[in-house]
Amino acid sequence: MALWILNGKLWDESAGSLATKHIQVGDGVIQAIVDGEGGLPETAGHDTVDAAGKLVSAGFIDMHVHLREPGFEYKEDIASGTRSAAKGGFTTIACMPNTRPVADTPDTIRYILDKAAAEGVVKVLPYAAITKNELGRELTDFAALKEAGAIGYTDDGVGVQNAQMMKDAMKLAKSLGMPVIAHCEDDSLVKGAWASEGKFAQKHGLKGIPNESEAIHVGRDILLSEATGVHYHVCHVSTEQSVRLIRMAKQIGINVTAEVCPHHLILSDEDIPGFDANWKMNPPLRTPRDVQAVIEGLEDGTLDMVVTDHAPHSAEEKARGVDLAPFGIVGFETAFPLLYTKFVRTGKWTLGFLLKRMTEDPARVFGLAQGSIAVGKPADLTIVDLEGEREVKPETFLSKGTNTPFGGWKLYGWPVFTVVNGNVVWSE
Ligand SMILES: NC(=O)N[C@@H](CC(=O)O)C(=O)O
Ligand SMILES: [Zn+2]
Ligand SMILES: [Zn+2]
Repeated sequence: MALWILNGKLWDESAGSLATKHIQVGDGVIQAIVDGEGGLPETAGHDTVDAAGKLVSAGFIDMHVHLREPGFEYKEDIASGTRSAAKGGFTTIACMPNTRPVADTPDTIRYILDKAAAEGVVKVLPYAAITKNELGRELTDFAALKEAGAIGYTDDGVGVQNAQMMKDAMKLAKSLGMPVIAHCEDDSLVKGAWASEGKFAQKHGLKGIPNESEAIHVGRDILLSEATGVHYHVCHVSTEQSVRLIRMAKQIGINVTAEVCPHHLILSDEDIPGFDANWKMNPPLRTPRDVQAVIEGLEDGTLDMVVTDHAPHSAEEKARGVDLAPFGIVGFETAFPLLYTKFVRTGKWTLGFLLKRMTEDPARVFGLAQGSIAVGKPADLTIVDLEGEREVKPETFLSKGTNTPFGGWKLYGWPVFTVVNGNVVWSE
């Protein structure tokens, strides 16, 4: 039996507008795409869903998320995290290895993949750690981790402090045809601060996190990527300086790609209302000038994709006060509505541009088969209501985490129906 998604609006890049189509999915793939002008197709004997008036997109792809399993199931687990992703319209997510234990052995990678197959509802691609326990002292077994199913190496949560360690990692990754994904942060430039060096820190007499703590690693790693030829991918870019370095590196053909988070595109340090840990994340919210630079970076392709860096923490942890609370905010269930409302409804971006940065571009960069709507492609689809305005209510999230600065925001562009491999995994 197939599933027909009828009357949906698909983005037509050549026309630069939406066009009504009917889509048939079955056996895990897209089987037919029929023009909406010619009336309804024959659907007898098949399931149907009416997507009239709604957007149908390839399922969103999020290459930077924290599912917290194994070890931190009180923050999130694979069952809750993948449901939260599905509700946000994401059908493929790549999870970070800063779990307990850290995903630094083939056993842990296999554990994550097995759990995702048994309890997850979207596609889960695990990253493995660069160094054992993410301590920066000893490389993990890259070949064995690849064999177990890891899709790249990263010590996300911390920067790799030692340049020789990073270079060795890149050489090894290159020899295996695998990417290195970097959380860029030089510890010698960050000491006990949680806000960036900007007006908020000044106003409150706080020590700030300087932009260079990120950009120094970006610059260093670009040079190491040039030296080793590895595919180097920069996590959660937040500063003007990093954008500038990545733009230069791309211009001379260095194999670098990068991602940016919705919160760094929408919020600056000047929006922080006070000492509230829901505004504490790493990298921190930067200055309005940095926000402008990452927007321009995404627009000109210096930054390849949007990721959420979905980072759930418990309410108890976030209530400890800003100094003691962990860094991170949840992202799945607000990402698309935020970007759609802020950039597409305002006319700054086309809908096609935003969709590309959340589907085709991550698929291109990481060599994934999904990410576009075409016959024969995996049937990973998202239906989105572009018209109804709703308020962000963290207490209704499917994530265990409610740690978001966006509670109470009124947004458009809510995903209402999500399909993975032709199976409905979330529906309102
Ligand atoms: N982004 C965050 O603020 N936190 C992440 C770690 C990370 O992405 O660096 C987390 O694991 O909580
Ligand atoms: Zn990080
Ligand atoms: Zn992260």
